[in-house]
Parts: sequence; C-alpha cells; structure tokens
Amino acid sequence: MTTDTCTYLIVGGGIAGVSCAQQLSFEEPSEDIVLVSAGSMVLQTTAVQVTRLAHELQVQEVSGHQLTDLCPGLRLKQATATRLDAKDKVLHLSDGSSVRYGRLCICTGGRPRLPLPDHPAVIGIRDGHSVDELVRRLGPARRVLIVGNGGIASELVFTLKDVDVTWVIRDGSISATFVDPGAAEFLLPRLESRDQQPAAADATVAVPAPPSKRWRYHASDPPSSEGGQGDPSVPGSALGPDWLQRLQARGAGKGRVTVKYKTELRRLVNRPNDPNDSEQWPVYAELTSGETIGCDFIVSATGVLPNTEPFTEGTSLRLAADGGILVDDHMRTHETDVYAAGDACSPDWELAPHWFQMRLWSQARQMGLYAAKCMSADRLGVPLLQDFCFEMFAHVTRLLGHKLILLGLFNGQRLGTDYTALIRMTPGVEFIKVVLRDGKVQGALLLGDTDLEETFENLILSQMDVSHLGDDLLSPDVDIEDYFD
Ligand SMILES: Cc1cc2nc3c(=O)[nH]c(=O)nc-3n(C[C@H](O)[C@H](O)[C@H](O)COP(=O)(O)OP(=O)(O)OC[C@H]3O[C@@H](n4cnc5c(N)ncnc54)[C@H](O)[C@@H]3O)c2cc1C
Ligand SMILES: NC(=O)C1=CN([C@@H]2O[C@H](COP(=O)(O)OP(=O)(O)OC[C@H]3O[C@@H](n4cnc5c(N)ncnc54)[C@H](OP(=O)(O)O)[C@@H]3O)[C@@H](O)[C@H]2O)C=CC1
Repeated sequence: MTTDTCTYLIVGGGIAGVSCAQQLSFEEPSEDIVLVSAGSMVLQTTAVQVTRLAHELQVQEVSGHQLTDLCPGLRLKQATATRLDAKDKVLHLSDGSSVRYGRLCICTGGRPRLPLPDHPAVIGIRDGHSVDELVRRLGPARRVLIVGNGGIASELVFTLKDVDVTWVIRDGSISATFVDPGAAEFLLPRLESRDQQPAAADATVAVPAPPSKRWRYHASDPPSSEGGQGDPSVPGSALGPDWLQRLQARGAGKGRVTVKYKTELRRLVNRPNDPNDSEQWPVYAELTSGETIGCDFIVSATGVLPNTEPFTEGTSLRLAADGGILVDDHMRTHETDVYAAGDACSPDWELAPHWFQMRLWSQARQMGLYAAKCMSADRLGVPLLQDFCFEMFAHVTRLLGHKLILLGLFNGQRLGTDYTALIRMTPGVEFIKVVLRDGKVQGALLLGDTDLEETFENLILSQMDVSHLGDDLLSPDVDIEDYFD
C-alpha cells in the first residue's frame, strides 16, 4: 500500500483540526499539509469578537473541497487513523495506506463518557449520528430520563417539547457546570415556562423590567434561598450550534419537566417496583433516592472522554487523569514532533491564574490555531510566546434561552472559600455575579444582555483594586467605566 509524505499532518476534521490546518496553510502556504478526517464533512468556524478574549462562534459543516479550495497547500484524506509509528514518523490509516510526516497534530476530539450501565436504552450525544438516533427515538417517546447537569443536559431539557423529561442531577441546583445555585434559581422560571419562550435567536422580548436586587456573600457563607449563589461506527465531529434545531421531532408525551436533585442513577431494572405506576415502559431506572422511574430511553449527558486510542500503543504519549493527551505550553506531547489540540488534549503547563480548560468550541479553535503557530515556529526555529488567549477563561454561549458570558474564575474555581461574590439580579432579565478576592475581580458570570463583559474582562486582566467602589461595582446607577477612564 502507498505511503504519502507531508510536512504537516493533522488528524481530525473538527474545530481544532480544521483551525490548525487553516492556520498552517496561512503560515506556510508552500508546504505540504495533510488533514486526515474520519468523516467526509469538516467543521469550519467564524469567530465574532465579543471582547478581546471572548468570541461567539458560528460553526458550519463544509465539504473537504470547500476547505481545500481556500487553503493553499492543504490536502484532505478521508480515513481513520489506526496506529502511530512515532519512531519512524508514520501514521497508519484504515484504508491500508500511511502518511509519513514531519510534524503531526492530534485533534481527534472526544466521545461521550458513558458511566451508566451499558444498555441499548442508554445513548450519548456527540455527532450527527447520535442526534439522528435521538430524533428517531423521540418520535414515539412519552418520557425521557436525562442524566448529567452540564451543557448538553441543560440544552436538551430546555429544548425538548411534548415529551416528559425526568432530569437526574447529582447537584442541588440545575446547570451546575456553568452556573451557581443563585443563577440556577434565576433560570428555573425559564425552564418551567419553556413552551412560552421565544426561540433562542430572538429571545429579546420587550418586557417591563422588574426592580433589580443586589447582594454580597462570602464563599464560606452557607447559600441562601434568595440566590446567594456517514458511518455510525466512525467518530464524527462534535456538533455545531444548530444541533438543537435538528431536533424537529417532538415526542408523544405532555412536556413536563421533573428535576431530581442530589440523585444519581443506580441501576436499570426490568420490572417496576412502584405499584402506583400502571404504565409499561421499555426501561426502568432505579435512582439513589430509592425511586424507580420508567421511561422510553435515557440520555447520558455525562461529559467527554478524549479519543486517543490509535496513538497511545507503543508511543511515549502521556495521558492526564481525564484521559487527554498531555501537552506543554507549545502544544507538544511527550513524543517528538507530535502535538495535540482541542478536546483530545489536556494542558500540562503552569496555568495562568484566570484560565482553565473546559472542552468547548472556543478552546478547540484557540488550541488548533495556536498549535499550528507552534508547529511552524518549532520547524523554522523561531521563538513564539504563548498565545494571549490562555491568559483568561472566556466563554460565550446561551443557557436556557439566555445569553451567558463566563469570564475568569466565574464560579470561584481554585479559590476555595476565599472569595466574596457580588450579585445583581433583575428577575427574568439579568443575573450578574462578580467574584472578588482582596478587592480584585477574579471572575464574572453574566446572564442576559448585561453589556458588562468588556468592563469585567479588563478588571480581571488588569487586577485593578476596586475595593473603594464597594457594592457600587454592580450598581445599575453607576457607570463603572467612568471610574477607569
Ligand atoms: C451536543 C454538543 C453540543 C455542544 N455545544 C457546545 C456549545 O454550545 N458551545 C461550546 O463551546 N461547545 C459545545 N460543545 C463542545 C464542542 O463541540 C467541542 O468542545 C469541540 O467541538 C471539540 O472540537 P475538537 O475539534 O477538539 O473535536 P471534535 O469536534 O470531536 O472533532 C474530532 C474529529 O476527529 C475525527 N476523528 C476522531 N478519531 C479519529 C481517528 N482515529 N482518525 C481520524 N479522524 C478521527 C472525528 O471524525 C472528528 O472530525 C458541544 C458538544 C456537543 C457534543
Ligand atoms: N453551551 C455550551 O457551551 C455547551 C457546551 N457543551 C460541552 O460539550 C461537552 C459535553 O457536554 P456534557 O456531556 O453536558 O458534559 P459536561 O462536562 O458539561 O457535564 C457533564 C455532567 O455530567 C455529570 N456526571 C458525570 N458523571 C456522572 C455520573 N456518573 N452520574 C451522574 N452525573 C454525572 C457531571 O457532574 P459532576 O460535575 O458532578 O461530575 C456534569 O454535570 C462538554 O465539554 C461541554 O462543556 C455541551 C453543550 C453545550
């Protein structure tokens, strides 16, 4: 079988891989760059700048030709990587061919982590195939059980209509990977009246704003009720933002949502042990609360496992506890001339005080772009400072129909109980939380159209002392920016 040769080889047609390939083509258009992807379509992103570090991403599925037409030097190979011979710098592919590379970047993303019992009724969501499967199952479904409290579960629970949803979460409040219990309280009415909500894209309805409230708490205080706080076997790319619009199929239930707080799924059982439930269900889930719930199927929205298998056997790659390939501050793995980016990797450098990894589009793109710059700089022997985007965590998304911007240590991550939170909330309109330590802003959570993202990004990056402002930092009557002009 044939062996191809190239200067740069990238594996993975998701956001990280495509961003890496595009940047390499931009940096070194005359070099031979090969992108290997298991799928025929690849994911291209356009970033709309919200602040210096926060971008809203538009993600689009395009054909390989559309991509290569725009990128000089880039060739696409549709195949699956099966084995890495790092000593000879050769990657073996599923079609029997191989590619000899100068430098390789692994951008193979992840797959759903499925800690629930292995059962045909349990599905995970990652790519187009899994959404097709979800749509197929939803059609006749009366009740769905969703396990997990992160991005996918929150979006699904808000979106699914005409099907009863039992949402099983081990936290005491909803959407805990993104928001604290206070913000969750703010979001709950949205969940309860989700049928009356406008679509996410036009969620700006002119409603008279109720009066806003502000308060402050220290992290060591107990939380107050007022809101203190192609081939299905081939892994496809993680979905783009329009994945929820693909859930056209509505279920056959009544659309009620029941949240089971501080609960986990213990096991699946064959028969109901609840004499009050006369209905028959395809599957029954026993919860840690002792309750057994019948449902049509179960969505396990329980996180991501990096795809690393074809690369680990017989190589020096090292993996982090979360399964990601460890990379240094130049996105280099422990294997010579092998880099990694996106969901497949885990950072192994001294993190900036306000940055941490979350497996998101924004970070997949930033890592892909930066890995390309590193690969090129290393090959050409030129120095390169770490990209500024790793200075501060920034994420722009929508949660239960609200715009959400997360900056820095927005949930007091790494601070233990050594921080104070200032909160401003106008029910149904906005929820703002600012995390402070020693009078300096460490993070901010902005739900709704607050227009404060630039200000708080600047305050986090500059570490300016704002203690003299006291609670005025969040006063709606004070324009904080005036203080800093
Ligand atoms: C349902 C869902 C909704 C999401 N919503 C959001 C959101 O709203 N905002 C946000 O920021 N993030 C969101 N994410 C997370 C985000 O999609 C991912 O963090 C990001 O897309 C990861 O990009 P990646 O390029 O690293 O990996 P992936 O997109 O997973 O791409 C990996 C690529 O590698 C290929 N591949 C895998 N193994 C091989 C192999 N052996 N050989 C060849 N090719 C291979 C795959 O086919 C794929 O093309 C969501 C994720 C999911 C699943
Ligand atoms: N809008 C956005 O930005 C979106 C982002 N995404 C991203 O896509 C990826 C996949 O999303 P998702 O699957 O929701 O992953 P997340 O990492 O967002 O959330 C995983 C959730 O599953 C819970 N969990 C893990 N194991 C178990 C278990 N055994 N039993 C019960 N609960 C469990 C976690 O709880 P605990 O924290 O206690 O471990 C957590 O609540 C993530 O990287 C996510 O950030 C997805 C959708 C939207």
